[in-house]
Amino acid sequence: MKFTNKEVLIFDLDGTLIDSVPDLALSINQMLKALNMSAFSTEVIRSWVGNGAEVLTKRALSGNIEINPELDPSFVTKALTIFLDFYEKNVCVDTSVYPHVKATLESLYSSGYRLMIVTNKPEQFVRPILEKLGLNNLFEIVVGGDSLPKRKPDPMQLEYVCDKLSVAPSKCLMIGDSKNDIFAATAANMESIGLTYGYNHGEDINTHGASLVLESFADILGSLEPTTVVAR
Ligand SMILES: O=C(O)COP(=O)(O)O
Ligand SMILES: [Mg+2]
Repeated sequence: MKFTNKEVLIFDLDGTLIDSVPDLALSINQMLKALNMSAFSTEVIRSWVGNGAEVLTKRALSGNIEINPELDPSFVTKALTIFLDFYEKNVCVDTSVYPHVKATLESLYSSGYRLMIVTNKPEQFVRPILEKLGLNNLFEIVVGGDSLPKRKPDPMQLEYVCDKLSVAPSKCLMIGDSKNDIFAATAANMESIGLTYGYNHGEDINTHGASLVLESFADILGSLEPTTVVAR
């Protein structure tokens, strides 16, 4: 299938553009050590990423994707502060850009698409990571998981981008690796692409109602008919 009349491409960050799990896992395990708790493997922590820093912290303290309802809120706050302090130091140590991402984004940008990021990662980390990886200048708006009262799977971040740009959801396309991206897009009346190589809590991205599912980031180029955009 080909998408027509798209002008704005909204990308998820973690698991879509970058593999940030090595640094997230390092920082989570440093936090657990500081709290005298046991570490988890990178693979286990990978399945916990996608709902923002606070949920990730709670999952680590619970030792499970299902959060323990009896976690003490002040302990969570303390742990979250420790995690964010470590992550700030580790933010781009072993984080890498997935294959084909840079060249594909540059090609989409040159074709005239407007590129945005809507992530559940706290906003403070996003621009520094993009800068370090040489992607920062490509993105017009970055919305983080703590930028607004609600985050994906809620559509609020996507609606914010549409409002800010005065563009209808039908002209936008959400591209992500997780059901949170697909559910947010659907709730915002936006079409979506699901990518198979990301995290998605170990679940199959085919089962969440994405308009299209792709295996490689490079395949995005062939899925777009550049009908209304003007090359830069
Ligand atoms: O940090 C997270 O929880 C995941 O962020 P994402 O929305 O970019 O996948
Ligand atoms: Mg993601």
